[in-house]
Amino acid sequence: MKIGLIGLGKMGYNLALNMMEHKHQIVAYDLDKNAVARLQNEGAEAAGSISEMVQKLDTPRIVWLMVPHGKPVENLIDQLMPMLSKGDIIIEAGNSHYKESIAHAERLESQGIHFFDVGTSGGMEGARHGACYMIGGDPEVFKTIEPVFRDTAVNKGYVYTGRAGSGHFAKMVHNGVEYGMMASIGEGFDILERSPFDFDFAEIARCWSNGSVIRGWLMELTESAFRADPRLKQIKGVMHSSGEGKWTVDEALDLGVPAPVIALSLMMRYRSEEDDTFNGKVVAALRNQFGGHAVDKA
Ligand SMILES: NC(=O)C1=CN([C@@H]2O[C@H](COP(=O)(O)OP(=O)(O)OC[C@H]3O[C@@H](n4cnc5c(N)ncnc54)[C@H](O)[C@@H]3O)[C@@H](O)[C@H]2O)C=CC1
Ligand SMILES: O=C(CO)[C@H](O)[C@H](O)COP(=O)(O)O
Repeated sequence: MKIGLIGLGKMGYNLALNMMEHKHQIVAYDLDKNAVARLQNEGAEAAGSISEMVQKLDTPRIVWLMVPHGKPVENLIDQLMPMLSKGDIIIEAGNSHYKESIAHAERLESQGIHFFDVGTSGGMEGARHGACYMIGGDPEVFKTIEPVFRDTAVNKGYVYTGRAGSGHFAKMVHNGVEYGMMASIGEGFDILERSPFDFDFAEIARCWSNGSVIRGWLMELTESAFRADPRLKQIKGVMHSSGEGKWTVDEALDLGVPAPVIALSLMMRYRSEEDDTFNGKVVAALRNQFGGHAVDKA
């Protein structure tokens, strides 16, 4: 298949290599000209603008977006709409909010353009060597684009999830689970770190990756991180977030679903971004007020 790929960053670049390795043709566009040139060197056709990219595609044209969610996706769809025709396809494979994807699908469908919201998992390595996809959109049209997912996914790592929005909903929940699992791994190693024993964390993670109940890719990545920096002395424990964890918690609240693990892991990310907290000052001041308990001076 011939695919117009917009967004050649950490994910888009690796997906492009994966797609080309499976004989799909890529017409590449990015705001960053160096990113386009880099992929051109790997065999992609370069486009200097979105309209040039669209002109280079076959009908029905397939455009794959791999850019940050929110305004970049919205602006690109605004730009693409007048350039595309009935029967053309836009695949949004980044982490858009599912409600925005439903709105994009409805707007594009009014012009006969098909929209697929695709949650992509597996990070950069998955993008390069075998990703995992959750795909929402028209079931009949999906069959026409299924080969690119089959070819670039790992084993059976793709699923058609249903109508527009369902792919990004599934990916949102996936990321919520990811928050909880990583928080738990972090807490476990924190307890080991403060224990009276001198554990080799890389070795513990290696052991837990082999046959244990908690084995898995995150544990393998844990080992890899400890091999590179045995006590993680080179990085701070600041855990940024991109939004999907908050969306999962918002959704759980709206649906009345108790999801304390994911919610607390999100709160811990926010807490990690603060050196000191006003909350902590208030509690310390109150303890001091009622019980004369000592406070640490600022
Ligand atoms: N990094 C990861 O592990 C994963 C990221 N994602 C999602 O995939 C999407 C892309 O993520 P990354 O590749 O990590 O981001 P990135 O920041 O590495 O790459 C984004 C690329 O999009 C380009 N870009 C931005 N706006 C553009 C526009 N209007 N026109 C053309 N190019 C534009 C940038 O120049 C950049 O090269 C995001 O939605 C992200 O949440 C999904 C799964 C995993
Ligand atoms: O989708 C992903 C992995 O599955 C992205 O890496 C995402 O950025 C992770 O979320 P956060 O940045 O909030 O940790």
